[in-house]
Amino acid sequence: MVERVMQLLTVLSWRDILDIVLVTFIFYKAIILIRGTRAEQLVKGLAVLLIATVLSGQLGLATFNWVLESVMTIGLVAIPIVFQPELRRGLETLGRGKIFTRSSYLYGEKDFEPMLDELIKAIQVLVKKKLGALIVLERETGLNEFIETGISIDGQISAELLINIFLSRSPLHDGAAIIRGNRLMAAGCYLPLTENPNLSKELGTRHRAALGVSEHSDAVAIIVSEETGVVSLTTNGKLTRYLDEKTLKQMLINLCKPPSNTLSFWQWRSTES
Ligand SMILES: Nc1ncnc2c1ncn2[C@@H]1O[C@H](COP(=O)(O)OP(=O)(O)OP(=O)(O)O)[C@@H](O)[C@H]1O
Repeated sequence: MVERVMQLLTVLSWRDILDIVLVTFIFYKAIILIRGTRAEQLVKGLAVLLIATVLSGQLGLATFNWVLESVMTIGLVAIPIVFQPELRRGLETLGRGKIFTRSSYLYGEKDFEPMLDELIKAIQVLVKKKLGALIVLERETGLNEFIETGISIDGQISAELLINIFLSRSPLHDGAAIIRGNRLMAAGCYLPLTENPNLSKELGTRHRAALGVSEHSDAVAIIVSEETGVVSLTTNGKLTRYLDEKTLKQMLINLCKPPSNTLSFWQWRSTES
């Protein structure tokens, strides 16, 4: 066995090795991207179909093989339609060069800390009062299509502003509040609901909307459950629940904090013009 491996290594050129490394890297990144999302089920289903097709071909089961091949063809045509959000997210990740890095430059370093402090303060109060809330932080994918579904605010973030929005007598408490940089752009926004079948039945539409927006974009969404006061976060189509203040803060720093001396995208745009 070892001998055969050594033999194989001697006939491999650097091109073959590069080829193998690249394919492994792409598969690894694809697995990371789809893990925990509804695309994971699809890939497992496709793998089963593929194995069954190959086996039926080798065993000479002509009709069964023909049926499987037809199903595979129809399935491959249907995938881009059904999985349009995931494909869009994947291509956007590629376009932003985020295959290698995951930081976001939307927030200027100077704006980020005060915004985060106010946000965390608001969440503490929302949890204590068991006020349901859904707060979305825009990163590099523009969220205008969702901002436009709500009521425009465009105000500086403060804990008081956020808390007031989610008070149950507020007309804006239904739907999501969307933050861009250090500004609250809109509240009462309607977000797409995820169709992830793996989501626990105890989670309702607030959590589904948070997952939905994180599947359609690179945004980060924070949920405060009205029923339990549990704080959760979604990013890249994945939900993390039961967050305490410290963990939530650290996750937001990891996901949104810009490197030192970075101008926010909006500041950068104004220096350009
Ligand atoms: N598509 C949507 N976009 C934004 N917000 C939504 C959307 N659908 C529902 N919501 C919000 O979720 C609220 C309903 O939450 P629901 O109780 O169904 O969800 P949940 O995930 O169980 O949350 P909770 O734990 O707070 O009860 C609505 O009042 C509304 O504010």
